[in-house]
Amino acid sequence: MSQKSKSGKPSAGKSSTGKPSAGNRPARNASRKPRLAPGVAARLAATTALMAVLADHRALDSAIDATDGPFETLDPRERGLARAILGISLRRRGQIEDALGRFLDKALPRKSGPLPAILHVAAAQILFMDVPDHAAVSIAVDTAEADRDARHFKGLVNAVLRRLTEQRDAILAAQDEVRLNTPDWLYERWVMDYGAATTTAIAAAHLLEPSLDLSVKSDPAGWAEKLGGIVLPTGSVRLIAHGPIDALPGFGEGEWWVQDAAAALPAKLLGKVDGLDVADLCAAPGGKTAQLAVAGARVTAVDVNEARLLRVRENLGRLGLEAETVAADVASWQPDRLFDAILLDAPCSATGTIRRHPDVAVLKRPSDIDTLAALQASLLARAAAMLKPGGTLVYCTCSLERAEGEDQVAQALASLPLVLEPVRPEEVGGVDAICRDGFLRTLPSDLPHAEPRLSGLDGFFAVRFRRP
Ligand SMILES: C[S@@+](CC[C@H](N)C(=O)[O-])C[C@H]1O[C@@H](n2cnc3c(N)ncnc32)[C@H](O)[C@@H]1O
Repeated sequence: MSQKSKSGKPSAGKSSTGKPSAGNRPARNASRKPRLAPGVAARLAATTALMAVLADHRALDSAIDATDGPFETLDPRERGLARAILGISLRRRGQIEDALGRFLDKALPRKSGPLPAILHVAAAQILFMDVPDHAAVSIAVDTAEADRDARHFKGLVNAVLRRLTEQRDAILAAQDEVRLNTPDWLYERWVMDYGAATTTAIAAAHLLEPSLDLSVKSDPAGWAEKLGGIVLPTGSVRLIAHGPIDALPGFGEGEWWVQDAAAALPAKLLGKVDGLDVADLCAAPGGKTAQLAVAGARVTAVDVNEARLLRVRENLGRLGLEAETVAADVASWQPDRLFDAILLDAPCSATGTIRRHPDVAVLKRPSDIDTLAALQASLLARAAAMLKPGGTLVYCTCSLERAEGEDQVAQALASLPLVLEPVRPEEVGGVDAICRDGFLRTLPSDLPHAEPRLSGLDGFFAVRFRRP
């Protein structure tokens, strides 16, 4: 993918999902400012949230949603701008650090408060957003001034950012965007698993703002027309994301829910579920529960996280759908019966969702994959034990890692009373490319479209087993 000098306008991100935890650390003294110049509040919020992700290793959604955090007081426009800045800051983190590093002879002092985040947020705007350079620079200087540690470095902020504006085009032309923005350990894993060309395509897809995908209760063509979107071969409706989701037609009436087109596929692999007793294990926030309920299943949705389970109930309520919800750890849950069918959407590294959650690339470590793979194997064994003879079990993860996908299958077939029921392309909209070796394996580079904002899929793995 070629690099332009500026990569498009900021756009408001999707509404986030996670619930806040305490401890969002605002850039100091920020709250004491009686009135902020236009645009400063959004940058301050972006700076604070970026620190929470990069320095404190918090998930971006939780940093944004913190009720005591700086996003709380932003008006919708500022909120959209702050989210857009954060999205670019994380999506293009490698390029931004490389660019800033060209003007910093040594590491920034430890006692400089939010200085690294202030520089990063400003560089994101200068390099990739349609923000006037002078505004990005002067707001960064003001933000530094407002912090008692960072204020000693406002001269440096000014000098570095001015040089960045002067040398922007040359720097961008010299950078390998795909390589720089992908952590080494992920890049190397993907080259091993998918080859160099596919890895480049995956990493390039991560640089694009994802589309807004909807699962509709019925009439995808009608909803695509009403919402100005397209119908994908897999049945989801796809739009270019803009504005608040709850303002779109059909949201209030519960006609659709937000769900990546790849995430909508595993539930379909259970086939006809009308009237069946189906367990949706690891169900929150309930996208797949809703699919199963719409298809007529009697669904038991199980999740260990009570707060997230509440969101399943809220989502089902809005959609006018029903399911039994159970707060339990699947590892120890003892249902009073065996199920006709089971969907296990196991907790995973979520490396397949980096397009939508660029913080995943920052927060995950190789050791997470090993820990999660062990957990997935134990949950899969529990799920197999809850299945009726003749019943169907679909296991899925939103991960690109084989350890959380293909490798689990080999282990399950060797140790559990399960046989493989290969997935056929006609079950997933006839898209051969996403049906690999009898598994569902989607990649962020799949489903290309002439309009890049309508391209791509989350990286998902799904396999179907039957209990003989
Ligand atoms: C990938 S998300 C599920 C997404 C959901 N299936 C959907 O389609 O909306 C994984 C979920 O697993 C839950 N979880 C993690 N470990 C669990 C466990 N041991 N037992 C039950 N739920 C668990 C998490 O709380 C989280 O909600």
